[in-house]
Amino acid sequence: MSLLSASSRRPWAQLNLGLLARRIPRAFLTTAPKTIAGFLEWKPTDAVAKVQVNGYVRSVRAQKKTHFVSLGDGTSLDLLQAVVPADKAEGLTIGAAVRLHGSWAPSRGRGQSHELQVQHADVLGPSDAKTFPLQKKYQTPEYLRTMPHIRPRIPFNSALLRFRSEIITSLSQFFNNRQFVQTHTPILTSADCEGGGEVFDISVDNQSSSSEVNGNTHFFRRPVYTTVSAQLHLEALAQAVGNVWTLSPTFRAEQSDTPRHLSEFYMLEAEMSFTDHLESVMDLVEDLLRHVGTALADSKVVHELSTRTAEGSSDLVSVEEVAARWRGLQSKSWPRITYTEAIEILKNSNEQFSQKPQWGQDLQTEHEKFLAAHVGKKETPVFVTNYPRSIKAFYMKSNGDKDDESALGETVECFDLLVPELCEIAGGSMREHRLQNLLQSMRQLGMRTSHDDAGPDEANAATSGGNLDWYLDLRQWGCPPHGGFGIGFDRLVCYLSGVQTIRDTAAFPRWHGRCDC
Ligand SMILES: NC(=O)C[C@H](N)C(=O)O
Repeated sequence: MSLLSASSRRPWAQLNLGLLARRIPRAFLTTAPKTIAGFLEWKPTDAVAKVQVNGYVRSVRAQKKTHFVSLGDGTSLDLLQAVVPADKAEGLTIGAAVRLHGSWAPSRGRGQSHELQVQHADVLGPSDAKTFPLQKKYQTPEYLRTMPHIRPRIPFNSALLRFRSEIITSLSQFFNNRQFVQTHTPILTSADCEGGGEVFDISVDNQSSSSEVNGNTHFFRRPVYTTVSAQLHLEALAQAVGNVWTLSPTFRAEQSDTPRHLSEFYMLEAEMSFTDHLESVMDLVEDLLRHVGTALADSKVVHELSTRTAEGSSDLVSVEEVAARWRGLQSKSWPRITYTEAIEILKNSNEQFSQKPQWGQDLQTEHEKFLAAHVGKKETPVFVTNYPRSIKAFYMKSNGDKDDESALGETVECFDLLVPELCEIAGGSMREHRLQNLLQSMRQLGMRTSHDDAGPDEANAATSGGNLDWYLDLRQWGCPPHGGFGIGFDRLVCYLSGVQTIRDTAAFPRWHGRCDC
């Protein structure tokens, strides 16, 4: 005999069967579409009974006998029209999560070929219409940015989320086809990859959770930051398994208040082992973006995004401009000019720049915009290569005197990829794989390591690169020539969708002074 009582063996026996009965779904046609996008494409000539549709009420037009309910579920920009008898419409308020049962039938009204003639409505998640923040009226993008947890429900923003997901699928395919290994790199790091001091220091001075070492109460016993780039760790992984890539969050404590900067953003980064030339890294970027452009050109969500211009919850560039960008991505080859040539082009132009272009100084946004418009003719992206060493990161390989490997040249083997409006969308370089050259480059930038007599600069860790000893180790034991790149993923989504600010392509944007939820 079982030691369990009848009711504990059958816990459901204790349930209130009345409640259970109400949850039993009505018989419905299981072959009907599962999403609203599916319904909108389904155009039977006669009414089909016993269908059910899940979705959220986006708007209600109540007439005496009938309520017209627009239903969305994020799978389509267009909404489904549900025609509900007034006595069955209780709880169908804007924002509510509902399951509607009825017939899918050719519509007598204008504006849609078919509609749902509702026989029964289940309100699964009620919504208070008076306080629901997304009322059916124009709301400014800035107002919508104050509620990032609700904003994705706007059909345009849902489309952006789907678009982002499709881009990730297509670039995964690309890397898979080329046998790149997808990897995960850490978010917490003891190094500052770009050496720019724009790290968020998250060392926790918490007496109860840290251990004291030499009077130091950091949780990790050393300064730790959120990563600014996965590159250094990718280099380590590339030395293990060959070509690698990752798409991961990166963080920059920049105070830039622009449509192109966020404090937290996704970066798509790749690193190639046994690669001798910068050209191969640029080829990879070009092939990758061309693949995305070609693979997605006919996708439904691209069509949806390109047919909406001013209707979105964000400021958008014109449809023609977005179309030109897509054509440009698929075009044969993109211009490649050196930084020195770029400075000459800028100097010889008649443009009145607020900051004069000068060799040795970084290109300003106005310069990059000019180059994207005139060299790329607003159609193709433009590579600018070989920047001065003094304005680039410590890890970039020097264009040194080829006969004397230890002499560092004035420029580095690097590139920025510029596109109209958004300017730099990607950056990459050959990495300095020769230990002595790397140390020399770091010293010239004022960075100290354990290879120096004075040892690492603990006091100024955040501005001198943090702990890079492990990175130098990589140069001691079998470091082949290698190179890689990073693409600002949120900027790429902007470029391809025509959305003008990455505050709208990132679902939960964080920037200086703003981290709303
Ligand atoms: N992986 C890369 O080359 C990106 C580079 N570290 C950057 O942050 O710009």
